[in-house]
Amino acid sequence: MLKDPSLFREAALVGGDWIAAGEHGLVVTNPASGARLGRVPMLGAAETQAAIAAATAAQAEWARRTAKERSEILRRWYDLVRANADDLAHILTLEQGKPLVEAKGEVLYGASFIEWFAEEARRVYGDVIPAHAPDKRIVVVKQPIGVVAAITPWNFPNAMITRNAGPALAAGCAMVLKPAEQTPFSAIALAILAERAGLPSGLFSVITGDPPAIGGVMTASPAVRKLTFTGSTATGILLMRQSADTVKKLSLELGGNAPFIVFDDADLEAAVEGAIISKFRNNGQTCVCANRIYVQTAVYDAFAGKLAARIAALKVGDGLEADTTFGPLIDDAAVDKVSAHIADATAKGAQVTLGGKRHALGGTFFEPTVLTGVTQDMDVAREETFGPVAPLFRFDSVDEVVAMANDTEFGLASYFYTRDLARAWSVGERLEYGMVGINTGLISTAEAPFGGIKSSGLGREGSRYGIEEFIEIKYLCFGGIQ
Ligand SMILES: NC(=O)C1=CN([C@@H]2O[C@H](COP(=O)(O)OP(=O)(O)OC[C@H]3O[C@@H](n4cnc5c(N)ncnc54)[C@H](OP(=O)(O)O)[C@@H]3O)[C@@H](O)[C@H]2O)C=CC1
Ligand SMILES: O=C(O)CCCC(=O)O
Repeated sequence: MLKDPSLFREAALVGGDWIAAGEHGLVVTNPASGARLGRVPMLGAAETQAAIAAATAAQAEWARRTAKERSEILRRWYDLVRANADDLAHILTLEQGKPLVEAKGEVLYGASFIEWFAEEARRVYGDVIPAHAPDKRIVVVKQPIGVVAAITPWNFPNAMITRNAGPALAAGCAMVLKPAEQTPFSAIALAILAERAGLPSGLFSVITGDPPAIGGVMTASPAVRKLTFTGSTATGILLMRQSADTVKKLSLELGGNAPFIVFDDADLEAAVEGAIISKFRNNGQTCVCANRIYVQTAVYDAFAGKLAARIAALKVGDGLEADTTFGPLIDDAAVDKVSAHIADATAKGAQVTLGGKRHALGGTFFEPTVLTGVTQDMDVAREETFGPVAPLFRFDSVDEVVAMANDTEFGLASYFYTRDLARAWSVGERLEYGMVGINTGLISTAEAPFGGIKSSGLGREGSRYGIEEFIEIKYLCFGGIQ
């Protein structure tokens, strides 16, 4: 039950107008029960064009406001998100499945990006550069890039929106958002609160419906100057290709294949806790989740035993039930991928030491799984599992494990545990990843730059760098100065 039922709305926001779902809308279901939650409208190219036109008009006025005015409205949005965090978490758990406590954590994490960028809005400083001639002066100003299109995934239905809308709106941009079809109600609730906070009409649209039609207009439109996307590498590449003709600025937050390395001098208890957080957050459905766990031979058996024992004590269930740690997977395709990775690994010699199959609860519930004896020739070594499978690889030397960790097309997050300071520095430098967690399994925070290299994407989100993604640099050259 929501304290404020009006936060659950079966409608999309297009250029300041709410469009109701109607009986032909897209049906959204609860992954824990399969129960129908509601409908959202099936929109396409025409509505996307309308939203972009409204955004273009609203953005010009928004950009003229002072940074302090924009900051104050964002601050109100932040306050409203926090004040309604229980309701937002409830909606999030219903449509995504993650446990309520984790959903509330995401809502507060999401709010922290609005807060951070409300603060950063007032610190978008320019520059004065010593000139190349006595009669010249060089000044650099920073201006909002304009209308931004955003496409976000189902695994973090709140925070992946605020992490982009926060800096975009702070910088003076407008945003047209397409949330994932499985989790539109979290996006819609955020839009309702943004309206209540005083965000100008048309500045922020939420369009639900046909992905290729919406994405096609977003990428083809010359009025959209920036596309930010979080999701699979395949869709990211498609959108990048589609954006080429209009030469858009891009932020792409794509797949990962995170290594998690446990050296034999590590604090083993801490490493087990870090592995649980890193591997099983959101039931393994996070792009920074540990995908490959490399354990040095001397501590391999001890680590494997402790990890399996800790996980076995955690509960699988509906996210709305108290004490649930592992909710359902998002859909049958996710269960199929997890099952296929386990089948491939066991066919090539890995052993299942915990879990390994669908959970007795049925539906898309899956047993948290630990695999031992995993090797580099198995699918889990190359592909993101995006599910609750912890594959344990064995290694002997630093050079060997760094080579194995870097042997992937991806470069998002990586983790390692050691007590040796020199090793911490050198391994941290040698890992080819955008983010490295050293003696921690949780690296995400509004203060730090989140993002990857190689096929994991382009750009950084959060931190003082995050707002730069929504800004153009302009250089003013003054001449004729006596
Ligand atoms: N980096 C990350 O955080 C994420 C990674 N993934 C990875 O991707 C796999 C597949 O998940 P999936 O949800 O299918 O990921 P997708 O990349 O297909 O979906 C992400 C977003 O892109 C949208 N989208 C899909 N196709 C198009 C298109 N042609 N034009 C415009 N938008 C489009 C989706 O819309 P719609 O939902 O309406 O189809 C959704 O909003 C996962 O198993 C996981 O490995 C998934 C989610 C997040
Ligand atoms: O999987 C993702 O893309 C979301 C990452 C969540 C985080 O910020 O840690």
